[in-house]
Amino acid sequence: MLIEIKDLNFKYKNSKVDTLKDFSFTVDKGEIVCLLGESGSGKSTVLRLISGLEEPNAGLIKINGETIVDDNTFVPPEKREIGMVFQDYALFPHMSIAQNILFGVKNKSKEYKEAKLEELLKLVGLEELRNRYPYQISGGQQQRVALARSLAIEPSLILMDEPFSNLDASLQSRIREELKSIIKKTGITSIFVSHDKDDAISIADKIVVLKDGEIVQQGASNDIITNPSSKYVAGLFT
Ligand SMILES: Nc1ncnc2c1ncn2[C@@H]1O[C@H](COP(=O)(O)OP(=O)(O)OP(=O)(O)O)[C@@H](O)[C@H]1O
Repeated sequence: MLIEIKDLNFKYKNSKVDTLKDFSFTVDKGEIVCLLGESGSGKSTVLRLISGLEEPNAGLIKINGETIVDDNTFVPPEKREIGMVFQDYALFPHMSIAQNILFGVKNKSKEYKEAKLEELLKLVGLEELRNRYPYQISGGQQQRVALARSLAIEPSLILMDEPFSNLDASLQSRIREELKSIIKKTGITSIFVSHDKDDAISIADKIVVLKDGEIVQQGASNDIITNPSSKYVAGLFT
């Protein structure tokens, strides 16, 4: 098991209600998990807790057997070796594609950077576009740059917040396939957040369904889709 999350409880300081309640799930190595739920259900908050941008009020997070959060532990975000892909990709507009990809590995040797850049450009199929700037490439290509940048630090886990929400609807199914195939090639474990069941169905191995900060159902994608036992999920999947 690569990630273990157990009984996480969290409340934003200025909030009256608990944002996450007794939240538990596990992710196996190489698995792609989708946190699926409506707006405000707490999906992004889970990513913020895993990446270390927020600290839970209670609960445990382990990555690769190492406790990164519990009552006595808080490993700071930069020590967690987690890659992030944000909703808007957050590429630096004044940097080329190559510079964007290498942003997180500035302190590595020249040889490492050269080899890493070639490997990642090849992986995401953007070798020809390395000298362009973000405004000179498409949304789908920008997403691949953001993914390559998150992989440059050789993380054990990548987190993606609504990776498809900025893309043209007509492109979405192709881009989903592309992203899934790139992630599966690397064998990296990933958790992505979506409010769109089609994203979840087409990419995830496992789906965790959230409602009001609680897990209402979780399991293998196929089981969740065909299992009408939860009223909420039944609604979500109609
Ligand atoms: N900084 C904050 N302070 C107080 N409350 C917050 C803060 N950020 C989020 N919340 C609240 O916490 C709840 C969960 O928010 P979160 O962003 O995790 O949901 P989400 O499922 O990711 O939603 P969306 O799909 O709209 O991004 C919401 O009710 C939201 O209003």
